[in-house]
Amino acid sequence: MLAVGAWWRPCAAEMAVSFWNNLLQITKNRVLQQRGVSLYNYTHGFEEHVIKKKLEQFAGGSINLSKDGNGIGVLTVNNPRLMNAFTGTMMLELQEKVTELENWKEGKGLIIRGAENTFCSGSDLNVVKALSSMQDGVNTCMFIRNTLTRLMRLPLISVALVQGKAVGGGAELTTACDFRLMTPGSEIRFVHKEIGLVPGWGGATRLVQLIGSGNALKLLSGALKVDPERASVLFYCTDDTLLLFPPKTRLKCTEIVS
Ligand SMILES: CC[C@H](C(=O)O)C(=O)SCCNC(=O)CCNC(=O)[C@H](O)C(C)(C)COP(=O)(O)OP(=O)(O)OC[C@H]1O[C@@H](n2cnc3c(N)ncnc32)[C@H](O)[C@@H]1OP(=O)(O)O
Repeated sequence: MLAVGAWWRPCAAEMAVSFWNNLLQITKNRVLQQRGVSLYNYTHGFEEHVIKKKLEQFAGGSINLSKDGNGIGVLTVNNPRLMNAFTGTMMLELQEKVTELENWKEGKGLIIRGAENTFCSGSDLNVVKALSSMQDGVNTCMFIRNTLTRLMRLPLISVALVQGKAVGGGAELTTACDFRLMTPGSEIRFVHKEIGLVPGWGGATRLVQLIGSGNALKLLSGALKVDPERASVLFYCTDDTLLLFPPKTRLKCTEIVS
């Protein structure tokens, strides 16, 4: 009887984890389907292979993924020379890492952070300039939006750990996570109107879903700086958010920040 019990318990634990993972995936998919979020494909005029070839030409930085034995992944946007701006190859690497996470059966949580105490300053402006034709711009945006939609759909609890600045596409990246956690002195800023762009990474739509159209309009049209205090007023992020995280994710965030 004891032997049967000992055999049964890990099996039940695995079943419970698998049950919760499936439930989370199903719930996320339903919510996303209700919101009408789908991936761009050739029917939208999107030619992924064409834009991938172009993005390959803009090298630099990296996207690093570490996965620990507790099922917590840490995705680091790494290009500190440019305040962690995304080069073309980083956009391609992000897609690869998302594919890896989609296949990570043991995954439970994901922390997204920037290297060297700043979060991310969006697209590398040199890439934006070089790919500024209508077709290239639209294709680049479709490419990164697809990747971020897949990131949102992962059956993992995701947290954007914002240290330093999350600007432009970096601000948009925070909206693709389930939660945002901001350290003192950090800021999120949708600077797009300052440079005459609309948010190209799908961040405006996600922001409306997160904080409502009135608040989203204020942040976007004013390019307002969102510090941790304003973030907590907007329910964009709160101090007690941390309490919602599984203890192992909480521990990992604390380790990174300290
Ligand atoms: C499709 C567009 C996409 C989208 O969201 O849809 C975008 O993301 S467009 C890009 C939007 N981002 C920006 O416009 C941010 C521009 N950068 C800044 O405003 C500042 O650099 C800031 C606030 C991030 C940091 O300011 P700080 O004073 O702390 O640092 P520096 O300005 O001295 O920056 C250091 C170094 O990094 C270069 N840098 C920063 N961000 C970018 C970027 N996005 N692309 C290219 N280069 C960037 C900056 O020019 C400095 O280089 P240096 O050679 O030392 O002068």
